[in-house]
Amino acid sequence: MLEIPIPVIAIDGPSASGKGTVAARVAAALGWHYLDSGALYRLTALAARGRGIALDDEFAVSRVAAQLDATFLEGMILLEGEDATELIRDERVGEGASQVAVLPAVRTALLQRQRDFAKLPGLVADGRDMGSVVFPDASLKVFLTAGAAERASRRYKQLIAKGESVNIARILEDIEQRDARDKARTVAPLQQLPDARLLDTTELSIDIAVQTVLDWWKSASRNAFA
Ligand SMILES: Nc1ncnc2c1ncn2[C@@H]1O[C@H](COP(=O)(O)OP(=O)(O)O)[C@@H](O)[C@H]1O
Ligand SMILES: Nc1ccn([C@H]2C[C@H](O)[C@@H](COP(=O)(O)OP(=O)(O)O)O2)c(=O)n1
Repeated sequence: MLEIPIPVIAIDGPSASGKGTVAARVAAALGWHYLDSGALYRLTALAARGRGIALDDEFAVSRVAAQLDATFLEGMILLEGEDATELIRDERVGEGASQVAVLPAVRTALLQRQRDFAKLPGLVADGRDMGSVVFPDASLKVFLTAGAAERASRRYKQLIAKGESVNIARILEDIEQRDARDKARTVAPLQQLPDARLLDTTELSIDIAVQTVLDWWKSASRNAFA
């Protein structure tokens, strides 16, 4: 039987660069599915902590990842049937996600689950290794970034809007620490691939960033089917 290829747009980049915002909007504009791969690492960290498992216990955390009872519903994320949408955005959960993400067995346990999101008419996926490991044949790969100070300021505004009391210097420190860990790990490190297009949003609005990805997709698909 002839298999219809499923188009994938892979958007990778560092913390608070705007990947999730841009990826979700691009998916909505195209009418495609959306994968927030970081949410799976966040849910794994949250579930492991909830069971009192140390985040560097590779065997135990990978079992949690393999058995993760997570549901993605129209912008809502459930963990074991409970709404975890807001909880997983906590900065401590992000830090925990970055810790479990260095464990190769955890990454392997989550691999197929991420690939299962690829369904017609297409998928926009954001994370750190979408273009390198999870969807190496993606039709379009984007490395979306912004300067660390701008990213800290975006995260600061996001957390303040949620009513959290936060310190911008601390956020910048956390972002730099997370960047360093995500780039230095041996398995699936954060990197700009040679075949990924660079989108530096430091001085771009969200609308322009979204439009740029849509324009790149238009020309990539035109070339692919020409
Ligand atoms: N180009 C941009 N200009 C200004 N703010 C942005 C831009 N892109 C994203 N943001 C804001 O930055 C914050 C972090 O974006 P988010 O999508 O959560 O980043 P990531 O998924 O990379 O961690 C959000 O509040 C978002 O609205
Ligand atoms: N594909 C992915 C997605 C996230 N991770 C890890 C690394 C990140 O620090 C954490 C959290 O990712 P997430 O994208 O939710 O975090 P940010 O919103 O970018 O701060 O998970 C990963 O290793 N691989």
